[in-house]
Amino acid sequence: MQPRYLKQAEAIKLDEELFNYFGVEQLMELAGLSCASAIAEEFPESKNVLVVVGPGNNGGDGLVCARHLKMFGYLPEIFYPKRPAKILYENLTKQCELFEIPYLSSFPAHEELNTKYSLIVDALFGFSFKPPIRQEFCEIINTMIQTSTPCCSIDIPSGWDVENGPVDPANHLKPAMLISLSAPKLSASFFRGIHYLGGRFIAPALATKYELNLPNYPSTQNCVRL
Ligand SMILES: NC(=O)C1=CN([C@@H]2O[C@H](COP(=O)(O)OP(=O)(O)OC[C@H]3O[C@@H](n4cnc5c(N)ncnc54)[C@H](O)[C@@H]3O)[C@@H](O)[C@H]2O)[C@H](O)CC1
Ligand SMILES: [K+]
Repeated sequence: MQPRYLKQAEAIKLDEELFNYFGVEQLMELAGLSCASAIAEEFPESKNVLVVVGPGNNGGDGLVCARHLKMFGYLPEIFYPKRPAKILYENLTKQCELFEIPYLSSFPAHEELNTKYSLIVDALFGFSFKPPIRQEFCEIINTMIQTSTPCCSIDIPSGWDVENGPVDPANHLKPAMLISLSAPKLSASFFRGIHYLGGRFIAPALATKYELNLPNYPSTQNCVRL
């Protein structure tokens, strides 16, 4: 079964509806855990992971993912340049510190990114992103575009328009893997690579209401390859 790809407004509406029933921590924990599980499925040998964390909930998913990757035996490091003063993100940040995950003070240069890391997890921007990318993030995204290290994007390849995909056809992030959460967004139709669905927390009533047409997750797994 192929899931329906959502418009940006539909993804935001589904998210808001979920928050009527669940706390953000609950959903984020399951979302981030499913990302770590999908990465462990596809990149079992890529232990040196750089998790690039943005200022919103996509970044929060990245922090949860980093923590679970560490528990799975990976050696994640985190770059988290813009940290909103919100208890949710402060707690997730402390949890990663407790797990002795290093925080980088500057973004690695091109050469270091190519050689030191075997995988980049892109948790910069998710379904609330509106192009163009603000100046403060341009250099980070450009370095991620240029590196030979494979990238796994959480929910949306960062910098892509949530519905229309790559904004600049000549210069955009081309992740090797995309993990759509809850349901893919329209931009996923422009993605060519390993596509997973994670965030196994959608009640049948919501799946029916939003006509998500979700595939079955295998047995107890929290992610599924599309
Ligand atoms: N329902 C689910 O599946 C869940 C998904 N989750 C994750 O949450 C994100 C969406 O999170 P949200 O906080 O709404 O927004 P973002 O993380 O996408 O980004 C907001 C953040 O980014 C800044 N920003 C926006 N546009 C730009 C720009 N052009 N340049 C620079 N910065 C920009 C904005 O100011 C904010 O600070 C979803 O994708 C999932 O990953 C949840 O974990 C729970 C359930
Ligand atoms: K992302």
